Amino acid sequence: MKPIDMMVTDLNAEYLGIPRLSLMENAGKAVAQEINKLIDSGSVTIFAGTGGNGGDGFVAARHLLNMGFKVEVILLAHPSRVRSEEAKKNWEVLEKMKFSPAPLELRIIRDSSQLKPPNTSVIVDAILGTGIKGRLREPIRSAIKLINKSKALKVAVDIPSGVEPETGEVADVAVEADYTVTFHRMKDGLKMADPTLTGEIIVSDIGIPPMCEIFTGPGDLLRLPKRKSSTHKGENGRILIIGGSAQYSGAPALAGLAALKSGADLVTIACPESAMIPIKSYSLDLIVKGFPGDHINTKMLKGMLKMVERVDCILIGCGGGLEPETGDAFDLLVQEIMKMGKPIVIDADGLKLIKKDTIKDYHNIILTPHEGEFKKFFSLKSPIIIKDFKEKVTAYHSIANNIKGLVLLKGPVDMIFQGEKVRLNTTGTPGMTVGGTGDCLAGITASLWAQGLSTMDAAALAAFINGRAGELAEEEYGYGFTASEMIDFIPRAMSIPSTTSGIT
Ligand SMILES: NC(=O)C1=CN([C@@H]2O[C@H](COP(=O)(O)OP(=O)(O)OC[C@H]3O[C@@H](n4cnc5c(N)ncnc54)[C@H](O)[C@@H]3O)[C@@H](O)[C@H]2O)[C@@H](O)CC1
Ligand SMILES: [K+]
Repeated sequence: MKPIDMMVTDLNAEYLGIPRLSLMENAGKAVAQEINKLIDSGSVTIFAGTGGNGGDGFVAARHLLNMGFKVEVILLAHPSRVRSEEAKKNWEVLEKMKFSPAPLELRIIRDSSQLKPPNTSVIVDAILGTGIKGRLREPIRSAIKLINKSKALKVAVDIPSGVEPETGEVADVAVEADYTVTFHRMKDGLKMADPTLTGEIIVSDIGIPPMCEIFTGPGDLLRLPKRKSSTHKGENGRILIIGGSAQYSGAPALAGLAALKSGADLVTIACPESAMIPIKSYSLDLIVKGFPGDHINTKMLKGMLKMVERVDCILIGCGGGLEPETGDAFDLLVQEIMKMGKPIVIDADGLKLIKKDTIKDYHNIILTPHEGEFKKFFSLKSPIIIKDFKEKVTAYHSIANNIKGLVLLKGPVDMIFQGEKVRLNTTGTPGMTVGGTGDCLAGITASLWAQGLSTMDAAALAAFINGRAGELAEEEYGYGFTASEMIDFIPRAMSIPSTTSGIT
C-alpha cells in the first residue's frame, strides 16, 4: 500500500462508521502487545511526534501501563502543537493519568538541548509515520540520533521515523528499529527500505474491514488530481467524444458537459453534421466538428483519426445509433486508436456495435455497460439469475475477465472489474434510470482518466461521483431530476469531505 491508499482506506473506514479513534486505539494496543511478546516487564520510553503516529504512541503508553511496564512518554513538541484530534484526546488522557499511582512519566521537549540519553529497556519510535514531509526538523532530528545511540530494544510505530513512506528512502537520518509494527497492510516504503532501519516488520490488523478497499467512498476523492497553479489550458485532460446521430444529439452533449464539469480542460465532439447544430446549441463550452452525413460512417474516419492524435482519451458510442455503417466505422476507429495506444472508453451504442474480439486484448480500455449491454457484449446465452450478491459479483467478474480491459458494470451496485481487482460502488439513486445518466458516467470516466488517474481509479471514482451527483440532484429535485440537472451537481459531488467531520 502507498500512503495515499492508506488515507483513502482510512477515510472510507470512517465513512463506513469506524471512528478514527478506534483505529488509533487498535494501533496503539497492537504496538503494546507486540512489545509484551518481546519482553514481559521493564521500562519503556516512547518518543512521540505531533500527528497520528504520536497518537499511537500515547495509546501504546496506556496499554503498556496496564501490562505492568514503567512508561515514560517524551513529547517532542509543546502539547498545543499536537495536530490530530485523536492524538490530542489520547494525550489529554495521559495528562489526567499523571495523578494516578501508575508508573507514568510525561516529558515535553521543546528543543534538542533538553534531550537526555534514555535509560530504558525498550524505546518506541512514535515520532513520524506516513505524514512525514520534507527535511527533519529539530528536536526530532536529534531525538532520532539519540535513539540510534541507545542499546535499548527499538520498536518503530507504522514506519521508522525518517523513512520516506512511499519509497523507503532516507533523506537525512532515520530510526534503526529492531521491529516495525505497521498497520492494516504492508506499506510499499517498508518493503523497499533498508532492513537495518525497519528490523523485523509486523503487520497488525487494526479493525479495518477489507470491504473498505473494495467499496468506493469519499476517501477515493483524495485521488483527484491536485491542480498545479502553474497549469495551463489543455494540460488537465483533453477528450474526444465520437458519437451522435440525426436522432440522438443529446447523449454526446451530456457526456461532454459531464466531462467538463468533472474537470477536463477541452472536450471536442466529432459527430455527423445532422447532430452538429443541436449539440453546438446545447453549450458554448463544447467544441463540435460535424462530418457530412446522417450517421457516423467510414468516410469520416480520416478526419476523426486526425482529431484522435490531439487528445488524451477517446469516448466512443454516445448516441451513435445502430446503423451497420456506424458499426464498421467504430470498429475501424477502435483498431486505429489501439495502434496509437490511446485510452478508449466505450459506452452505449459503441458496446452494441463494437465486437468483443476487436478489443479483447487491449488493456487501455474501459467499457461502461449496463447489465443488458454486458450480456450482449459478452454474448451470454442464458440470462444470469443469481440471488446471492457475492456469487453474482464472482460470476460477472469471471465473465469480465474475458477481456484485458476494465469493465464498469452499472447497476444498483456498480461492479468494476480489472484483472483480479474488484471495486464496488453503492452511490446513486433509483431516480438515475432517467435517460442520459449513463452518458454522464461515461463523460466523467473519460475526464478523470484523461486527467491522469489510473484506469481503475478513474472508473471507480467516476461511478462514485456520478452516483453522488444523482443523490444530490434527487435531494434538490426529487425523483424527477433529469440528467442535465444532475450534471450541475458533479462539482459538489467531488468536494473532499474533511476527515474529522465524519461523512454523512
Ligand atoms: N491511516 C490510518 O488508518 C491510521 C493511521 N495511524 C497513524 O497515523 C499516522 C499518520 O498520521 P499523520 O498523518 O498525522 O502524520 P504523522 O503522525 O506521521 O506525522 C505528522 C506530524 O509530524 C510533523 N512532521 C511532518 N514532517 C515532519 C518533519 N520533516 N520534521 C518534523 N516534523 C514533521 C507534522 O507537523 C505532523 O504533526 C500513521 O503513520 C499511523 O501511525 C493510526 O492511528 C492508525 C490509523
Ligand atoms: K514512527
